[in-house]
Amino acid sequence: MQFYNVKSVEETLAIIKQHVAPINATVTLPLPEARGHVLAEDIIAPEDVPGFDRSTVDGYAVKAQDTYGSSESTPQFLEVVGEIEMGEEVTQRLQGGQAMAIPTGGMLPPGSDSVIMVEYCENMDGLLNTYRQVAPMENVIQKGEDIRQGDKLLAKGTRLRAQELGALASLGITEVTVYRPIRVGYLSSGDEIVPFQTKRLQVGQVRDINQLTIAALVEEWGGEVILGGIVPDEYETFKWTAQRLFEQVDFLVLSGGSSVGAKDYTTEVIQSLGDPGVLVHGVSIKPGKPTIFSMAGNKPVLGLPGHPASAMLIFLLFGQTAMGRLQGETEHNIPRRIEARITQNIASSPGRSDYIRVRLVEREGEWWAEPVLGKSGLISTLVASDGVVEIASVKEGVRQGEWVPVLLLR
Ligand SMILES: Nc1nc2c(c(=O)[nH]1)N[C@H]1C(S)=C(S)[C@@H](COP(=O)(O)OP(=O)(O)OC[C@H]3O[C@@H](n4cnc5c(N)ncnc54)[C@H](O)[C@@H]3O)O[C@H]1N2
Ligand code: MOO
Repeated sequence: MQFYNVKSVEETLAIIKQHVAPINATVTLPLPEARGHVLAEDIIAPEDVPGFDRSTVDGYAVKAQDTYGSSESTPQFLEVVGEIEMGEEVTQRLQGGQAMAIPTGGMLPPGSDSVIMVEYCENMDGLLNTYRQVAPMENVIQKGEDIRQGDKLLAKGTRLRAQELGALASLGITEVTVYRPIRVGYLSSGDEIVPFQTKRLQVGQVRDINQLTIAALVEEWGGEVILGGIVPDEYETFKWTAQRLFEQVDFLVLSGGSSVGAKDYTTEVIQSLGDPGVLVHGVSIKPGKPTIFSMAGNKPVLGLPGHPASAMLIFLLFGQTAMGRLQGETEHNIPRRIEARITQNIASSPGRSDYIRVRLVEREGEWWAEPVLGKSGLISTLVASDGVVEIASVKEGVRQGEWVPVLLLR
């Protein structure tokens, strides 16, 4: 078999986005368990946050206009008529010429519109000398300034990070409806591959690395992994195992046997899972050329190249995109990348996207990307890397000192 019709990275991403749709099944989770999941509903704020005008400093609640003209040499004088306690409603209305002591976070009394910091005034036996003027709303967070009742706080399709959970907590929302976690099946293939727990290897055997790297990425992105074990290069067993696993999952990932060797059955196995079948076999990317992407019914199937660094990079690029689509996440193209300068010339073929593993080093306040050279079969190259530099398919390489985008591998 040959790689017919090798696709570009962009074409492959477009095919994945076009064919993979959200699973649509939802679950309602208690807020503390919702991190990393994707909202299946819009969140409309049921109330204002904060629910009352709040001081941001320790000081005195005043009417701003009573402080106008205040300075060190010509203070204004206000009557201190009380002290506000934290967490308590204040009903006493502030009249002109009055001030009330207020702690940071305390509720402003009705009638006041600003707070003067303790540093800029002096309480002399109930007479407050103000040495600076304040503007209306100075040192105040207004009711609803953070989140306004009725506003759409979060849209369906948002992945919940720590800050979203915090915002939901501020509204008293205790549970949310999210897409149910997607199930990703993973299966390694190859006669030489043995469980990573194998203590002593026979000559020629290789411990299963990809199972660990891919499963870790799936879990990091909020998916559940279902492991199918390791299958030998034997068509019937491979097919039967893949089919059994396929039935239980939303997304099937296979590693190894994606190339063109005599025993590389992966394409046939994937094709046997259903129509429309293989949509991409071969991507113009280095490493990772023998990548396969297929749809069997509404389920995506990704065939990863066996070489561990290729498998991981390809899963980062294409697996994450497929997972995000299944999870119903709204696409927002904010890649985790920084700009750095490359430490050496790197040649690349136009028409192919190259991913160069790099270590980041800081030199005189600038980030430099130092290539970690090595074959794609070497997992240690990724261990030594902080990120990958993408040399887009239109470029013929990069020159030493050139600024390049580095996708960070966290
Ligand atoms: N004639 C050609 N040969 C190859 C080509 C090509 O275009 N023409 N492409 C090469 C590239 S690039 C890659 S990548 C590999 C991919 O091959 P396969 O996907 O068929 O992978 P395998 O042959 O099964 O394995 C490759 C290599 O990786 C090791 N491996 C596999 N699975 C695991 C695992 N789970 N954990 C650790 N290591 C694994 C395996 O032992 C092999 O050493 O094909 C090139 N050949
Ligand atoms: O391009 Mo393959 O994916 O390295 O070794």
